[in-house]
Amino acid sequence: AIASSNNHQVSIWSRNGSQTLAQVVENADTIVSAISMKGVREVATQLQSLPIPPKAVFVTATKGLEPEYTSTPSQIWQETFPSHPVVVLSGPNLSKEIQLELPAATVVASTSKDAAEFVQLVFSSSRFRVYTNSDPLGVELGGTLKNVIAIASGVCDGLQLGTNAKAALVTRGLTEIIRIGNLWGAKTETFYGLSGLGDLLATCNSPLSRNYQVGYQMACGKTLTEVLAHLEGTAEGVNTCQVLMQRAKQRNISMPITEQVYRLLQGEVTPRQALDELMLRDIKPEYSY
Ligand SMILES: NC(=O)c1ccc[n+]([C@@H]2O[C@H](COP(=O)([O-])OP(=O)(O)OC[C@H]3O[C@@H](n4cnc5c(N)ncnc54)[C@H](O)[C@@H]3O)[C@@H](O)[C@H]2O)c1
Ligand SMILES: O=P(O)(O)OC[C@H](O)CO
Repeated sequence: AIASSNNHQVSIWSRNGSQTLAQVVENADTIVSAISMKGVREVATQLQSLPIPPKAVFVTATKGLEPEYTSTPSQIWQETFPSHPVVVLSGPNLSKEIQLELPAATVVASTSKDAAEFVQLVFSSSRFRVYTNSDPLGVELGGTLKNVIAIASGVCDGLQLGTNAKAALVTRGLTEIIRIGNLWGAKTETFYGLSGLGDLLATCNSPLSRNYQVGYQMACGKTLTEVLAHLEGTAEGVNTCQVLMQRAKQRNISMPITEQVYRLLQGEVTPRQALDELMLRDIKPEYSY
């Protein structure tokens, strides 16, 4: 809707729509993917066999990780289309608020400055402020990893643990994100920006977030299966948590909050037990010097 109101001609493809993928991308200068993680590689592969305009820029808004290779969506797009620029679009952008035209800001990140600035112009409006960034991996990981902390925040609110607990959880959650994000190759300062801290704050504090809802409803006594059966859309954090745990274990990275969310989602601990595990960890300095 934002690109349309900026006088761009927009065509939408979905599996259930009447237009084919080939028709939609035929003359596209920008191809935006907002598919959930599980469909990204399949759709990218379908597109690979179609004639794509040589100058088309790919934009990815998916916030997830591929289980097998722990690839990010932009890595899949770049690997599939090596000669095209890829731009990551991510920020505190709860879709229901964007639909209501409430003010919001986001980040478009790419190793190609020209591509990021082009996409910035496509989406900038008086209601949607778009910043460029040159760290696509950091922007993408910020949006993706915060979903695990949003599940934990939902648990925190569901158990009515209070504002102090929530502040501690979100802050230590950011520490975990930065720890693994740095080792992945992302910059620390990116995680303090809109796509990191910004999206963390939005998602950890909003009942509109599906990830937050997973944690909140589990804290109120529902099983993961029961929550997912009635959830509108995808809570990417459920899959991301598994992939993240796998990566953290392989690389010996400490991620205590992620580990407790993982154990909760696996049914190994109750929300109360997960809380006790976190509170009773060995005492330590806030930072390792
Ligand atoms: N909803 C939000 O507020 C929001 C905001 C920013 C980013 N995101 C991210 O965008 C992505 C999508 O979110 P959503 O809320 O639209 O989720 P959703 O579950 O409502 O929609 C996902 C869409 O992907 C399609 N899809 C999945 N697999 C496919 C395949 N193999 N082939 C074709 N289509 C396929 C589904 O049909 C569906 O239309 C997620 O990664 C999410 O984290 C969502
Ligand atoms: O509904 P969620 O939890 O997928 O969150 C949506 C967006 O990531 C918020 O920026």
